[in-house]
Amino acid sequence: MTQQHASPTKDQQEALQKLGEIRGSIDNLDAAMIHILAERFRHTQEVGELKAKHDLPPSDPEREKRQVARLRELAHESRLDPEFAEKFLNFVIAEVIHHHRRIAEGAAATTEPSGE
Ligand SMILES: C=C(O[C@@H]1C=C(C(=O)O)C=C[C@H]1O)C(=O)O
Repeated sequence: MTQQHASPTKDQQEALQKLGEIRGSIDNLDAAMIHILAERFRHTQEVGELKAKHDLPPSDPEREKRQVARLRELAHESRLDPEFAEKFLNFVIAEVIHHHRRIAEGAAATTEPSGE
C-alpha cells in the first residue's frame, strides 16, 4: 500500500522555511547548553578534588537550598517554570555529588594502607 503525499502548498512551504529557521536557533541553544554544562562540570570537578583532598563532605545541602531558591526566583523572572528549574538543578547536582563520591573513593583508595 502506497501513500500519496501532495506537494506542500505555498503556505506550508513558508511554514517549513520558518520551522527550519527556528530549529537552527534551537540547535545553537542546545550546543550552548552543552558547552555551559561542560564548563560547570569542569568547575565542580575541581571542587570535588578539593573536597576529597581535605576530607570535606561530597554534598552541601545548605548550599543547595540557597541555589534552588535563587534559581526558582530567576526562573520566575524569566517566565520559566520554577518547578522545572528546580528539577533540572537537582538533576545536575545529583550527578555532581555522584562524581564527588567517586573522587573521594579514589582519594581514599590511594591514601589507605595497602595492608601488605
Ligand atoms: C559543587 C559543590 O558540591 C555539591 C554540588 C553542588 C552543585 O553542583 O552546585 C552544590 C553543592 C554540593 O552539594 C559545592 O559544594 O559547591
